[in-house]
Amino acid sequence: VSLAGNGPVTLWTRSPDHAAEMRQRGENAARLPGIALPPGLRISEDIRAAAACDTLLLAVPMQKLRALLAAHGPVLAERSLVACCKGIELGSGLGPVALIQSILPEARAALLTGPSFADDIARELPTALTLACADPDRGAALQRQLTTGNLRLYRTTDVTGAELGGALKNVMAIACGACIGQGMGDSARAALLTRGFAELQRYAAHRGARPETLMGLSGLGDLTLTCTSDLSRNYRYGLALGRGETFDDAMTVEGVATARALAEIASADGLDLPITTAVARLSRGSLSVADVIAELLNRPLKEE
Ligand SMILES: NC(=O)C1=CN([C@@H]2O[C@H](COP(=O)(O)OP(=O)(O)OC[C@H]3O[C@@H](n4cnc5c(N)ncnc54)[C@H](OP(=O)(O)O)[C@@H]3O)[C@@H](O)[C@H]2O)C=CC1
Ligand SMILES: O=C(CO)COP(=O)(O)O
Repeated sequence: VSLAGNGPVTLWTRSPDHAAEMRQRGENAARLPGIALPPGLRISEDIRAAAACDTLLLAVPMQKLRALLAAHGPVLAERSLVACCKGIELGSGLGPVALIQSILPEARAALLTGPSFADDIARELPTALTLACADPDRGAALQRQLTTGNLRLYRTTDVTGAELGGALKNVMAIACGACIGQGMGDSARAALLTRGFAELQRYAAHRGARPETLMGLSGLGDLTLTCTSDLSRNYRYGLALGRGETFDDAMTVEGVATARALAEIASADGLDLPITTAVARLSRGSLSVADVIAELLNRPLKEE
């Protein structure tokens, strides 16, 4: 919706019925209700129409990215693919760019991430994002191509840092939601957010990310948004856990699979990721929120 102001954009959906409905209503009622789809946005159920474009933005949940790439590999190979997913794949432990590179090595992969609710961008509210691309020239070209009047992109070549910032902030948002849902208060949330950020930075450094990337939009920026906004699905999922309520399991909550993927990596590599591991156990129901809080408070005292 935002990019259609820069020139023609093709929106692809796998569902012919959904495409027909969006064309007829001029709205994506299922995914983005209340937003008029602009005339510059062409809607197609044929992925070849999208693949004819210079740049493709892949906006599917992280755990669905492999299936998308596998189903459409020949069409997507050798294209410029910008992943919009935030997460770590279960099983492989890969982030979105690393996954694209492992399946389609000929594709030119990049990542668009940072604090942004889809609804805010579509309503043309001011938003700043990180465009991560290992190739600096290609990153600069994508930055120019994907910046709009309300959407300001910063660029980095630190793809690992940008991937991890976007992935781990969802895990911390679940923890913060659970803390508020359990009635622990804003001071406890501030402590969790800060110690969660320390955990995120430690893990990212272990994976070779640059510290300044995590201090930027994809790390601190997205962590702040997601841990404090009721509009976040990850935060709301945490709230439901804390309140002992059920949550719509059709809703995309990226932090659950990411916490489980990272807990597996932490266990295999002997890493200490206490909040992430607690979120993984919480999501499986093998630990209560009260138990998590007691465990975190009773860890050995240490330097900050
Ligand atoms: N929503 C937001 O505000 C933001 C989301 N993100 C990230 O974007 C990613 C996607 O999230 P979001 O759009 O909200 O998720 P949603 O659950 O709202 O939508 C997922 C979309 O992916 C499509 N999809 C799923 N599997 C496939 C597949 N195998 N092939 C083709 N299409 C598929 C779905 O199609 P169908 O309708 O046919 O099921 C649907 O259109 C996540 O990683 C999220 O963290 C990042 C920033 C903001
Ligand atoms: O990534 C997002 C905001 O930057 C969207 O967060 P949720 O997936 O928690 O809704």
